[in-house]
Amino acid sequence: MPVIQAESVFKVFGKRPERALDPLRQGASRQDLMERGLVPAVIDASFDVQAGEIFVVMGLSGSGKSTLIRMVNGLLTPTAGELAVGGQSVSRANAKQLREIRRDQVSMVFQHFALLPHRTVGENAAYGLKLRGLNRSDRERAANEALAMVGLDGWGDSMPDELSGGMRQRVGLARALAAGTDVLLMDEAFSALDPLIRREMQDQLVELQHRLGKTILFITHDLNEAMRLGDRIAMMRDGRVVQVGTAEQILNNPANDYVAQFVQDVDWTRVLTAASVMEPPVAVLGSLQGPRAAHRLLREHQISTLMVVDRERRLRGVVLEEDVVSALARGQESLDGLVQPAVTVRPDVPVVDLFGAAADSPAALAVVEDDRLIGVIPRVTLLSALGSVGGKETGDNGIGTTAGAV
Ligand SMILES: Nc1ncnc2c1ncn2[C@@H]1O[C@H](COP(=O)(O)OP(=O)(O)OP(=O)(O)O)[C@@H](O)[C@H]1O
Repeated sequence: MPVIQAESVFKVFGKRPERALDPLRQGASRQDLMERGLVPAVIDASFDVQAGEIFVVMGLSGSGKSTLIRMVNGLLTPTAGELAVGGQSVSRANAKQLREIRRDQVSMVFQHFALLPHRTVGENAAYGLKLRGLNRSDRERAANEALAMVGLDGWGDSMPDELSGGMRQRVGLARALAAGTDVLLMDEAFSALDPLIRREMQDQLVELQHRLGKTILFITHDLNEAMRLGDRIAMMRDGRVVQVGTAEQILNNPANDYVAQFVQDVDWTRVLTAASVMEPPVAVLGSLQGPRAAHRLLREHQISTLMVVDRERRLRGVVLEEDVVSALARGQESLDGLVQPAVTVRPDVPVVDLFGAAADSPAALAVVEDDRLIGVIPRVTLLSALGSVGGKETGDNGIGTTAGAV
């Protein structure tokens, strides 16, 4: 069951907002209704957020993102439609039920941290836990654990103004984590941070999400942030959700010209990772096989390079077609001396960082996770993925070279 469910949700501001529903359902635009003094902030939004997913709502200023998230936590009531969190209706909840939902199910992280300036970092992280009926020592323990999770171990007694912007936002995040809810709502949570810190926080959020399995609804106007964080992204325009999909789906199949235009400036090579361009390693050769088996595989799959693995599917290297052919001509029975080092990459390396590796690799890159070969990136695929980038770049990139000897 989805953790957050929105079904045909509308929010219209103005007098007698229901007036707007029929025209909007028949395709009227926000502009049409504004001429009648109504502001349709969210129009017919439907989506599901699954447990453990980072779901990003992305749109320009005024597209309706904040209104949407405020309906999810019950700060605003939809004009029409159904919103549910954890299977419980938010749109039809009474005040008491809403308080319970906010206490037990959803926590919110705001753009401007919302820290209490005269309370310590620890007290800020523990804020809200009193309402849950936790005693002092349990509150302190929960706050300290949450501070440790966000890398602020030992900062509990400091005051907010002793912290940098990035650290303050970590306190905001710690507060939401200390609350222990399964759902985090994050409204432009990193938008006030400078780019380096912002990138760091994005990485940390992804890491925390993997570790804790929270369900996160994240709002941003920054497409690159959306692409980096979102397992799936909902693109909003003028109140409507115009597309929901993974970063790749949105880049590859934009739903309309608006989305296409929006994504045209995205640097694909930073968004796509080795895992997203790799192919299954169809042709792998056990290191105990000989040149004849190698030749058969090469022909069968019409390829020029073979990956060589041992019994545990640990990559030993690559064998090139030309070397196999000359070994056969010499009557050589084993692969001795034919296996060359293969360039290996981790699945999460952005395609842009594969540049340097591609230059050194004979025909394909091997994608390796925990020592196991999980995919292959043929050089041609890589070169076409890299086509849009002008220069050569490398970095701290998780690229390594295996030993060549079998
Ligand atoms: N309380 C309100 N009364 C009237 N109109 C409102 C109200 N709140 C939002 N709006 C309007 O609804 C539309 C959507 O606003 P919303 O704040 O949800 O967009 P947003 O995508 O979050 O933009 P931003 O990033 O600038 O906050 C805008 O046209 C806004 O002016």
